[in-house]
Amino acid sequence: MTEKVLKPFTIDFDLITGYSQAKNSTKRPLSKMKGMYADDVAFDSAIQNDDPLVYEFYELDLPETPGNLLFGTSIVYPGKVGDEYFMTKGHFHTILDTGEVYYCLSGYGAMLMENPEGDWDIQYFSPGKAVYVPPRYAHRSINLGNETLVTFFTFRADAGHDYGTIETKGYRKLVVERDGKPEIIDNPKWKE
Ligand SMILES: O=P(O)(O)OC[C@H]1O[C@](O)(CO)[C@@H](O)[C@@H]1O
Ligand SMILES: [Fe+2]
Repeated sequence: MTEKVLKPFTIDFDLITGYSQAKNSTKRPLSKMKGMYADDVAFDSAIQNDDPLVYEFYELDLPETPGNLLFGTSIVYPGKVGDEYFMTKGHFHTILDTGEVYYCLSGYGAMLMENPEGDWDIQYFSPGKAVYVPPRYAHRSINLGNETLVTFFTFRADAGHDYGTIETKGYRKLVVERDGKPEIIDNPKWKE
């Protein structure tokens, strides 16, 4: 079977909102993140109230081959569940040995990372900063500000997403507001 030859193309992403006029985004309301925030009572009351949109992102339908790159914007809205900042689900790549680059277009936040060996790290996003997620690190974007956090990402197209590990074990650390400032604490729900 011969693979379809891709033609060059151009796509728009707004520098402030992250929105594209050319594509539809994938949206994740809070109800899609059951069990991921530490405070289950605050979670239940928020989804019963208005089930806020926590984040959205653009996925391109390029062939998932090693030579292609997937890219797009990730848009995390400001907000908290209890005292924990709005964040993405986070994932390992199915091909664990895959790195990814995120470039911040607007807003303020962080990328929280951990690898299966137990190392964890946090890097901060502000406009103009590029964060490198090395191979083997699960990654989750967190909005630590009052505005929308917009990043542009790219990674090899065959890498895949492994959500199961994070959904069952959780993250080792979480970021909460203490005295008006972000603080990194151990995740009480984390399972070895
Ligand atoms: O996969 P999550 O944690 O739900 O977050 C989605 C983001 O991660 C990506 O898969 C890139 O790593 C993007 O498609 C999107 O921005
Ligand atoms: Fe990723």
